[in-house]
Amino acid sequence: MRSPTELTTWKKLADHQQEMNSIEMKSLFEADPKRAEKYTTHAAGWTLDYAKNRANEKTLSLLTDLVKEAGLEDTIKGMFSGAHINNTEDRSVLHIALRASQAQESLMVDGVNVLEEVRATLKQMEKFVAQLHSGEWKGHTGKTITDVVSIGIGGSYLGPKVVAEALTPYKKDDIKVHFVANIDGSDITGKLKQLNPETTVFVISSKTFGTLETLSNANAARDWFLSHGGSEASVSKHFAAVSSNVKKAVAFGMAKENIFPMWDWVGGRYSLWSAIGLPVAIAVGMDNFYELLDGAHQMDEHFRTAPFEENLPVIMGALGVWYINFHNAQTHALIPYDHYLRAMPAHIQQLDMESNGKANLLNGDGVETDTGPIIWGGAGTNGQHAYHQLLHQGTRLVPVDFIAPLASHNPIGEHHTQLFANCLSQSQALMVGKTLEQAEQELRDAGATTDQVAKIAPHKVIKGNRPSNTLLTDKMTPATVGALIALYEHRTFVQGTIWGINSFDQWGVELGKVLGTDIFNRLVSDSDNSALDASTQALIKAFKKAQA
Ligand SMILES: O=P(O)(O)OC[C@H]1O[C@](O)(CO)[C@@H](O)[C@@H]1O
Repeated sequence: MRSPTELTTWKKLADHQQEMNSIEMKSLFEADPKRAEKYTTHAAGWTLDYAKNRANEKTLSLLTDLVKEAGLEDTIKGMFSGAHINNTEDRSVLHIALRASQAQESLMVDGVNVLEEVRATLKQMEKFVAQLHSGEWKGHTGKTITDVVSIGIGGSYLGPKVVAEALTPYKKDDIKVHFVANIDGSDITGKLKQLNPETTVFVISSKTFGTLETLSNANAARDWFLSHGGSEASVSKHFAAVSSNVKKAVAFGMAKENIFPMWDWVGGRYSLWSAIGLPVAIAVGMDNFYELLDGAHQMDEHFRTAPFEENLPVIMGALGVWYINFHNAQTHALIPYDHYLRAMPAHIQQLDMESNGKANLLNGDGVETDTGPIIWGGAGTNGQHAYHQLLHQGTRLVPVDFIAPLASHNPIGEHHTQLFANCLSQSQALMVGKTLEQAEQELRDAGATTDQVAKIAPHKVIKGNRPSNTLLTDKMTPATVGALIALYEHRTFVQGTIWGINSFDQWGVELGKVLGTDIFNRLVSDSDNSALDASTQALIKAFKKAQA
């Protein structure tokens, strides 16, 4: 396996970066009146404006060469045909199949038409969702269900939670959906306080049905149910599961027909499109869930078929590599100007950092470049009064994705126009900045003395030339939200392909889990801890002292 630094285009990009160092984005706009038009592309209800990047035609052409040389054409083919591209776990990577089942008849993987399994599961979900909303599903005392609590963590929690929140305007009124993830008892305790055990159904989402946090919370929910009038025999009326471990779910007390399957070809952080998305389907209805899948499928088809020069995930992925590896950008920010999308950066953070936070090439050799950046962000305009200061004047380069709908679900007063104006002004300010001369003039115009001008003006200088993408859509709908998340999934894959890493395993999280069990055992016993490091010993002692 080659290191990305061995690619011919990598070296060309390094040279080209030197040329681009002296060129300001502002001048690229001045030199080419058609720049915005040229650097705008569309797919699946989204428009990407990537004109405000430190890139000219040569940059983009080299980046296209880079993805080609890195073998993206083949890795895309591999993904869509079910090849075992997750090489360390010897698995296919088929979240794309979860959203293809309505548009495509078959996708044969290892001798099985996986789309048939997907369709059967969707039918099972349809039935469950309909029974809950129609009132046909009754709790153990004969009452209809008013609340569903999804218990899971990681990919079995965050994606569905973020999408359910993004689709708030589409939520059904009759059933409230809640999410619990943390092993911190405050999470589930706070939720249970609001609930009536007679009218609550718990959906336990765990691919393995072996995750500590999820099982602890599931057991707490079961204990609460049993101690509030429920019986062992009625557990099946109040608990369902999404898992590939049917045996364990049955042992918990679930009825087989209320266990929704998962497959090893769906990675946790890519699983919201499977039955892991059941809480979303309950919250917004099955029709909207199908639209979500369809939006994602449209983005899949764009990614699979569009020329790289017009391909949103490819352009965004390659530009990301340009900044990470050739401009030393350590982080990448996502700033949605949409209240309902405010938690999206956290989902993309999980998606991208669990996928590309890797230091080994596919063959196990160490990678010689930086890989996945720190993904972060939050809602605009709130962030403008917090971390945007660093974006504009800090010493670090932070490429930003601005994400905004053209129309609001809540068009009151001038709110949406103000919101949109702020979104545009941020990307503009990042690019154009403010020169010393402008700062001085501004101060003089405001009546400052010569001394004041000299003292204050340097602090007002904003260097500018900071890159951003802007993603626009008409409105946040199930389809456009689906397409947006699929766009980021594929962007992550594009970057993983360029670096030559496996974006679909997550071995790094295992050590912490093993040590967590070991330390838990030490906290609840009189074990000899002298072999541990002094810091951990002292911290264990502090905990034990507090419990005594
Ligand atoms: O669905 P499960 O098996 O409970 O796993 C939860 C999460 O834990 C992880 O394995 C990482 O700890 C994620 O990849 C996964 O989404």
